[in-house]
Amino acid sequence: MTLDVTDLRKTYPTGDEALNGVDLSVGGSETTAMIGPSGAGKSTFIRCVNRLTEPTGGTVEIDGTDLTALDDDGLREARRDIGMIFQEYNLVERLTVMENVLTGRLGYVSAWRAFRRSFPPEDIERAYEILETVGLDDMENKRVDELSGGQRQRVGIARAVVQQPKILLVDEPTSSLDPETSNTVMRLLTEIAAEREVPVLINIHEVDLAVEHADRIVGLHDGEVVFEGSADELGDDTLDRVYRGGDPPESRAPNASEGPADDDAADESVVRNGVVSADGRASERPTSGGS
Ligand SMILES: Nc1ncnc2c1ncn2[C@@H]1O[C@H](COP(=O)(O)OP(=O)(O)OP(=O)(O)O)[C@@H](O)[C@H]1O
Repeated sequence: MTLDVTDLRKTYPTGDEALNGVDLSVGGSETTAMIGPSGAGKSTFIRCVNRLTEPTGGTVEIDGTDLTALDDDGLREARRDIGMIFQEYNLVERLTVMENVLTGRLGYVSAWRAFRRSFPPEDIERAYEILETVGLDDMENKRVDELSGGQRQRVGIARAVVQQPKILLVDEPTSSLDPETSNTVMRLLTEIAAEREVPVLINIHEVDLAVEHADRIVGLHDGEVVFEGSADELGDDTLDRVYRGGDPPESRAPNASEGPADDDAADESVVRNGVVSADGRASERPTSGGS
């Protein structure tokens, strides 16, 4: 499938212009990481794609259907094709792993089945399969409030995958996780993309994780795409542009790199070795294949 976003705009009622005309296409079995400083508009973008937040302009097409033009019923149907994985997992704490995963099928069962949480056997079989894929087999009867952060995120991934979506949208999947678990979760997402031929779009703070795992990187700054390319093309100049704003490197004055082009953005962030993490955590840029 293909997601084509054209000239996407969002101005919140407060007047905050979060997206200023974003164009982006994702498709195939590609993993795309969206990076950018805090407030760049990454979460707004992902939420506008499935209209959890209503865009104020532009179009969001999935295989040619414009989601922004759909009524409530049409949108409900279209959302079955969009798997969403959240930063805070959004799980039901008192329910088991299996019950949480099966909520991914709610859009497919009748209202009375949904009410009784009664799912057809093929859904349950699929849920077991996916729990194995994410490494949570034998944990189906555990309550999710007994799980670690990494295990919870894997439940969130399983819930999105059991939905059999055509695209996965992932909002900051690693922000509450330690580095090793973050790597595991990112690897799992890229494997799911490749094996199930589902494009995955991930918002991520940590540049090094994006570089290591994503096929393509999109840099957002102040609601605009300022970089799009492979990890290899993401040099220090480009990272400056994404995290500090300012002109593209080729049009800069020779001494322009000495100071931040955007004081507000620079104040928010810690800069070390040209790499800034949006939440103020500096990170070393990995060397080839580094972790
Ligand atoms: N509900 C809201 N009401 C008003 N303004 C908002 C709302 N949500 C976000 N914004 C503003 O929109 C801009 C983009 O925010 P958004 O959360 O999309 O950025 P982000 O790149 O995801 O940031 P972070 O990495 O910190 O999550 C910011 O200026 C923010 O203050």
